[in-house]
Amino acid sequence: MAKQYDVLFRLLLIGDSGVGKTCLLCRFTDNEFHSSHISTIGVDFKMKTIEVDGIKVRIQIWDTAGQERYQTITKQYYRRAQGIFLVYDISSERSYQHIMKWVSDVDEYAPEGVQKILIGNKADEEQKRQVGREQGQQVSGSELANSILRVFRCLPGQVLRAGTQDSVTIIRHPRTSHCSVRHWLAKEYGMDFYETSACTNLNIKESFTRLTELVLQAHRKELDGLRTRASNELALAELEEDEGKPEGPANSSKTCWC
Ligand SMILES: Nc1nc2c(ncn2[C@@H]2O[C@H](COP(=O)(O)OP(=O)(O)OP(=O)(O)O)[C@@H](O)[C@H]2O)c(=O)[nH]1
Repeated sequence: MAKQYDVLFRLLLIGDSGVGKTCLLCRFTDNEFHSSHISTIGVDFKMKTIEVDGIKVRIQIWDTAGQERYQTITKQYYRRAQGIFLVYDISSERSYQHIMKWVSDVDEYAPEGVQKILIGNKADEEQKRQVGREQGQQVSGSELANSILRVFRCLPGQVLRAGTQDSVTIIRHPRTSHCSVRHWLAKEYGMDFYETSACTNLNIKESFTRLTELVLQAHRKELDGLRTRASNELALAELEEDEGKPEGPANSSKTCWC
């Protein structure tokens, strides 16, 4: 039987508890919004197929619990992701500041080359806004440095290492306005940024499509390989859909070509 999609990707939603990860997912997959907050326990997932550049992409989206107590479990799902949404709530300065911690976890547990998008959710809550739109834009680039410095209470001249790979080394120079840090981080962590609302359906399709595009671009080579084979009348789809069969990290050996 012909496959209903060409490729399969795994995307992951991470961020503090209550920022709206589950609602973003429900809005995207089922066009639903739930006003109650029922905390996710561990991880959950939903599937949806979208078409990008003529390619039918089946995306498996993992919704992780934001609560600290599930972090050991949720971090095990990072390594199988090709794309990650880092979500904060625009009405919660705290959730925004914690983005740095989430970035650090991605750096530590996700595969190299994983695509990331920063999401400022609950954009409909204008009256409760604590995080300016520009802050979101900046955190996705150069301002991330300042967030790191705030979160880790870095002192001028101090060297800070974050992440096990020692890949984040911040040296704050009192007189250079930590320029080198800014540039380094902008390059390292430059992310696309969207303000969204699961409540009003703002930028939901756009952000999910964008992350899918980024993953496709990152795997262009493999994709071209699949296309060539398709033109030879071989099946383009290679993957077995594992819908309804959420796999743990221990038995996650199949499904994705990338
Ligand atoms: N106003 C508004 N409320 C939202 C929005 N998205 C989510 N919420 C509300 O925020 C609360 C938490 O949403 P969830 O999606 O359960 O949050 P979560 O990030 O999945 O939380 P955990 O599972 O605990 O990690 C719920 O009461 C939602 O109705 C939004 O875009 N606007």
